[in-house]
Amino acid sequence: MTLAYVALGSNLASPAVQVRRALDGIAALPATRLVSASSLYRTAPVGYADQPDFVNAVACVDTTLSPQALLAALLALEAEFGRVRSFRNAPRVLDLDLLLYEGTECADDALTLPHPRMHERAFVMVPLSEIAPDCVIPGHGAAADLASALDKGGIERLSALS
Ligand SMILES: Nc1ncnc2c1ncn2[C@@H]1O[C@H](COP(=O)(O)OP(=O)(O)OP(=O)(O)O)[C@@H](O)[C@H]1O
Ligand SMILES: Nc1nc2c(c(=O)[nH]1)N=C(CO)CN2
Repeated sequence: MTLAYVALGSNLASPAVQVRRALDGIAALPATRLVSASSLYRTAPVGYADQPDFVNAVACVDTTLSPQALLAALLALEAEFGRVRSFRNAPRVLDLDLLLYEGTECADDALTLPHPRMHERAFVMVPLSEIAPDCVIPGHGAAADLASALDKGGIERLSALS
């Protein structure tokens, strides 16, 4: 079994509901156990500002799926939720990014690990450091150290999941 971390984001169609349902979907993936999930956070949009606030969270899973199979399962879950791809950073019902897959670094267009932009995104690093403060992002450092150095304006913790 391998630990992996998944970022969840939504800013359409009741985002908090979408993120909670997506966590149920991740828990139901084959050969995969949901180990923990962060609180939900309301976050101001980054990159393309003229869109609704997001709800973001991070989940930790234990899986025997390969990194490629896990990403394929996550992309299938996005499609089930009605994700339509339009332009980069566009509003979305559900975005699932594979952040880290323990022991794996790769740089294909189809799958780059660690996720190349995760360390600079407070909407990822704040929930990740809540559930895994000591987790190291290869080439960048520990989640808690990275999160503490980022601007956390526009990020509000909504609720713990349990
Ligand atoms: N670690 C990864 N996690 C998720 N997708 C990845 C990863 N590495 C590469 N990709 C590829 O990126 C493609 C586009 O992903 P997506 O549409 O979610 O990007 P985005 O959410 O708009 O932007 P960003 O990647 O900056 O979050 C996916 O089809 C996938 O094949
Ligand atoms: N707050 C916030 N901003 C974003 C997000 C996101 O999940 N949350 N996702 C993006 C593309 O992946 C671009 N901008």
